[in-house]
Amino acid sequence: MNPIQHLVVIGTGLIGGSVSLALKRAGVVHRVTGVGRSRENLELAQQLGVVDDWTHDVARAVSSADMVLLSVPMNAYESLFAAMADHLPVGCVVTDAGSTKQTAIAAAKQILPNPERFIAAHPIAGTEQSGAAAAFAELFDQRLCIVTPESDSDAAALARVKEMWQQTGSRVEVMSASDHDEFLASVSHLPHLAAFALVNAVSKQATETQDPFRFAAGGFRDFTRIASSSPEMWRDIALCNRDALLHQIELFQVELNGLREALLADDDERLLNEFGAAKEARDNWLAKHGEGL
Ligand SMILES: NC(=O)c1ccc[n+]([C@@H]2O[C@H](COP(=O)([O-])OP(=O)(O)OC[C@H]3O[C@@H](n4cnc5c(N)ncnc54)[C@H](O)[C@@H]3O)[C@@H](O)[C@H]2O)c1
Ligand SMILES: O=C(O)C(=O)C[C@]1(C(=O)O)C=C[C@@H](O)C=C1
Repeated sequence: MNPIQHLVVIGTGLIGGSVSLALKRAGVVHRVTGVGRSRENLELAQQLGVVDDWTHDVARAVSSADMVLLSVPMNAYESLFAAMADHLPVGCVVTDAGSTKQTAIAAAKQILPNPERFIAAHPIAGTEQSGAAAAFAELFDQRLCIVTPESDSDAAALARVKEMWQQTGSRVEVMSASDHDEFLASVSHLPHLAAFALVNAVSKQATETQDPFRFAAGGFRDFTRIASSSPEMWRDIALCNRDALLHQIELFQVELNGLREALLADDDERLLNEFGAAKEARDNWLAKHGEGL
């Protein structure tokens, strides 16, 4: 890959920081500038070697960039696209790491002067941690990164973005933004909502004298790890993928209702069938796709 001369990472948190560290590890980036809101986080990013320098000034930062990565909560896209729109050098490529793709593309089309050079992407890898301190170079190794070009995307920009994500260690797959949002609603967005809801359901039962959390162990911890994720980030993802998520909530409710009916009817066979089918599906998924997870 021809090295990236100047990468500007807007949002120097878990994902932006990890992209920077992975590209530095691969030796394919000369300079990384971090842009963000919190001085403390940006200073820490520089101290940790995640970025070479930083600024709060989006316009100034992008004016010398050949690649810009947006790795901020979805709700921040419009204002950041507006801040960079008049300052992107000719030939500069813009990509992102956001968890929903149709809204990202719609914002770029509405605001950027050359939206065909915005190539949306989503690395399907992360943790429940936030901020530059949580970033690590190995995050994307062997994990999928979905790239969602449009029919009028610039071919050279698309090639450059695919190459960049490959250099982070990701396996790149191309699909439409709408397919992406539908799939991710089921296997990422719904599980987060379910985890938030379960923790709240338990938490609301706690009283001065009775605390169910005292008895929670590995099962509860594993199911709810992702409820420790950033509330701001998940508010934005939920709203940006609202329709697909509402559809997945309905499908989940059908499953829960089925189990409820089986319990009400003391239907041991139905319970066994439902649990068996889920175990088989999950075991197959892990055997086929679980390596490195
Ligand atoms: N955490 C995950 O597991 C994961 C995985 C894949 C993709 N994503 C997506 O990547 C993006 C970043 O997530 P993250 O986990 O790195 O979050 P993070 O909280 O670790 O980092 C986000 C950074 O963006 C900064 N920021 C927020 N608003 C800003 C603004 N208006 N201008 C400049 N900076 C701003 C924050 O200060 C923070 O440093 C999100 O869109 C998220 O949906 C997250
Ligand atoms: O492992 C986690 O903590 C994650 O939540 C990562 C996870 C997910 O698997 O749902 C979360 C959001 C992303 O957009 C991609 C990946």
